[in-house]
Amino acid sequence: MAAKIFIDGEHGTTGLQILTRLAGRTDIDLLSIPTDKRKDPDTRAEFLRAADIAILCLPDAAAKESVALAADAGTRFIDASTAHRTADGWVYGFAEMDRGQAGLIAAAQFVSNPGCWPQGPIAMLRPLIEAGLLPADHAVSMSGITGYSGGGRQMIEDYEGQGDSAPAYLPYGLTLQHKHVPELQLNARLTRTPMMMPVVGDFAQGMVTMVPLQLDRLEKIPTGAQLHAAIADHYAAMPGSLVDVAPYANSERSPDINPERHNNTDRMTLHVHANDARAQALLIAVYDNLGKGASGAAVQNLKLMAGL
Ligand SMILES: NC(=O)C1=CN([C@@H]2O[C@H](COP(=O)(O)OP(=O)(O)OC[C@H]3O[C@@H](n4cnc5c(N)ncnc54)[C@H](OP(=O)(O)O)[C@@H]3O)[C@@H](O)[C@H]2O)C=CC1
Ligand SMILES: CC(=O)N[C@@H](CCC(=O)OP(=O)(O)O)C(=O)O
Repeated sequence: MAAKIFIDGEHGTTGLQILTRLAGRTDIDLLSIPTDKRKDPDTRAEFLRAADIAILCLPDAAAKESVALAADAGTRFIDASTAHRTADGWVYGFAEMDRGQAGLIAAAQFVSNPGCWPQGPIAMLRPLIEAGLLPADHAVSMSGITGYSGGGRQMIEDYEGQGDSAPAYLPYGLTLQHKHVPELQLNARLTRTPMMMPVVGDFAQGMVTMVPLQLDRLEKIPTGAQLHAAIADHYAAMPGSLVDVAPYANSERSPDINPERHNNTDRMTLHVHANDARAQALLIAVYDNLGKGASGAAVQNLKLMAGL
């Protein structure tokens, strides 16, 4: 029998993108809530409890409410919000992060989809820490730029309403308390709190995340080629990986490092650049905030959980 899937928040940015990705599939039974009832807890409870798997594309508080409404009915959840990313009993839904992760996702009742910002840095840092090339207590910072759809319907309306007067480049998270820091620290396996310097740009979707590494104080300084090999080996061994690693090349710039490069796909490409003489490296990830950064990862997790 086809798995019953309900997208709570199907009319929002992430929900609509998931619907597009699932269109035409005959191996699932998509339950759809009437638009005027989408915020009615009783109707949501009915749909959530009837579903085998519910995908939550909601603000954090509403996502917590959905879980409370149906967890006891055995409904399995994929939560796209920030609410459960470091919560006990929840599996982090980044399938390529670790060799065993896809299996954990497939067997879980509760899966939390990763945040868009931490995914790139986790994808690059975790294999280096696991390989012993970077100590877990390294002082890590990350920056990057995302399209404004990362802020959901409200931010899309704000940017599109401003027209030409929208800021081209807007740093934010200036209190250094970005909500993605805890999941970044936990899943990259860092023992010190990383710094995040996010920027939103005047383009709709796509993102680049960057992690600069000062390696000169390390006891054993890895070369750029060694960093690249550790990351490339990690993903080469990952079946069904949506993450690929660009060849190691020390070019001054690359047309591939473009936030919009992977738009409307679920892919992520990782780049390693380095200057060995200066003991410095720069890790860069390119992906779509709405693809691998949100809906693509949700669908990847759904396929694992439903055995599609
Ligand atoms: N956009 C992105 O790139 C990413 C988003 N996420 C996360 O995914 C989740 C959804 O984000 P996004 O799609 O961007 O947000 P949107 O604001 O675009 O969509 C949220 C949807 O949830 C609906 N909603 C709000 N409150 C309730 C409620 N109490 N009950 C039922 N429905 C409700 C909204 O309706 P209405 O509009 O009428 O209020 C809207 O349809 C968020 O937690 C977000 O942080 C995660 C990764 C990336
Ligand atoms: C541009 C913008 O505002 N982006 C959002 C992140 C979007 C995302 O990953 O969402 P979660 O809330 O589910 O973690 C932010 O930085 O808060």
